[in-house]
Amino acid sequence: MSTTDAPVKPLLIVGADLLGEGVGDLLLVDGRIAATGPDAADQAPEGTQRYHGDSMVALPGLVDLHTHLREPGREDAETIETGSQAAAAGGYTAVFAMANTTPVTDTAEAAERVTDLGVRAGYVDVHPVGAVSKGLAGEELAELGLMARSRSRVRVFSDDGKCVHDARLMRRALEYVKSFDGVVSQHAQDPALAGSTACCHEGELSGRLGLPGWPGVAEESIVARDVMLARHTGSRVHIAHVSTAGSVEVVRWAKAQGIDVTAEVTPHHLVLTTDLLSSYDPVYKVNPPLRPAEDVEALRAGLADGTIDIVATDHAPHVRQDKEHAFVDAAFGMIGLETALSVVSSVMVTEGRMSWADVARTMSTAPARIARLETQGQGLAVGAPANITLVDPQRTVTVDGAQSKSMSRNNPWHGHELTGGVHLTVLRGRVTAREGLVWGADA
Ligand SMILES: NC(=O)N[C@@H](CC(=O)O)C(=O)O
Ligand SMILES: [Zn+2]
Ligand SMILES: [Zn+2]
Repeated sequence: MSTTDAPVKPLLIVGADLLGEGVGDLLLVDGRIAATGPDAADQAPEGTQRYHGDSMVALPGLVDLHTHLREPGREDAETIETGSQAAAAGGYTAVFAMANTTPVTDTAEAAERVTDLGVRAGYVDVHPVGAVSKGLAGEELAELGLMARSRSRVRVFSDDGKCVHDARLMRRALEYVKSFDGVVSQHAQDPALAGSTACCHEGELSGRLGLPGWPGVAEESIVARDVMLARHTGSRVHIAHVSTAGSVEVVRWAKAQGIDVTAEVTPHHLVLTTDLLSSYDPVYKVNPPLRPAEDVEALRAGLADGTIDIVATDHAPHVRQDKEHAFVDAAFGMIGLETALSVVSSVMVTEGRMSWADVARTMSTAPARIARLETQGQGLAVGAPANITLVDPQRTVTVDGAQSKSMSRNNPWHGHELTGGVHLTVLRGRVTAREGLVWGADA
């Protein structure tokens, strides 16, 4: 038995907002939700630890469908241990680790290694995303079936970092994953339209700054193609990090046709705009690129009306040597596990565009459902695994990048004031993080 499964004391969270059920108590026993509501306290066994939840909101543990943990291969930027510490601090109880590691997660053995390292760290459940193509080369399908049947039970496949641009390969991947109810998560970016040297959004500003850009249509054309392939194959496609108004429109249309498509937006694309590039600060270099304010508004509207199903971080740690270059030469990506909930709270909840129940859906139950994660899709139901994120909606924090649990410092939120923060994270009844302090498997 791993230490993660060791018995934990029963925990009673007293007087929290339980979303649909109003204010009540939440009793966690033997790793499960034993009782909820006003009478839960009456059922608390002797020795139960009490935790005050006054003016807090209880969410089901957050699930991140898009994380880069860099292990194996770039343990100088992040490890499964440090990335999952950052995840726990950010309120996550499960993360999906993208396949663009070295070596690539394109075999059952590679997937199981990621799973095992996640269990050893013990902060969150780490689920490997399987590569679509061998070595992310975009030529031959990876061992999709073997990964699906492995101990890791892989259901999400992605060449993220690269687009599966060959339509025939994408079609075959969609057909294949259908047999085990898997999903292909597409990094939608036509390489022919994006080019190899572009580093930002193509527009009036990129021209003025003298930076080579690529246009929104490089994303939108692949989104349009892939929803048609999903219709043709009757399979499920997920669009990673949607960044333009045009992509939102295509997804909205496809859903109206009954096509089985889901989409994600990152916290940074909900807030940051391409104007920030006038500083030439490489912290703002990310793929897909930051877009103009009209796109940001369309993404917020799409998330609020359910066209965009989920928020995913695309946490992409990089060492200083890869980031601190001239803008054109710097690596793409920014970190985001610890700030995601606070960003969504600040721009969507505080602004009245989403409720906390919507946050529970877009950051926990919907991503769990897309990944067919049986353990985390049930919300706060009695009998469900005791994965809980307690949020203080009033807390205002100024982000200090130096405090991050991530090994990397490419944090675009440093110095930002955000309202609403994670207070406590509970994984199967065990506290994994409290106010940014974290506890792993041996705690
Ligand atoms: N988002 C990024 O800018 N970078 C990601 C790759 C990706 O998500 O496409 C990375 O792995 O660094
Ligand atoms: Zn990507
Ligand atoms: Zn990514």
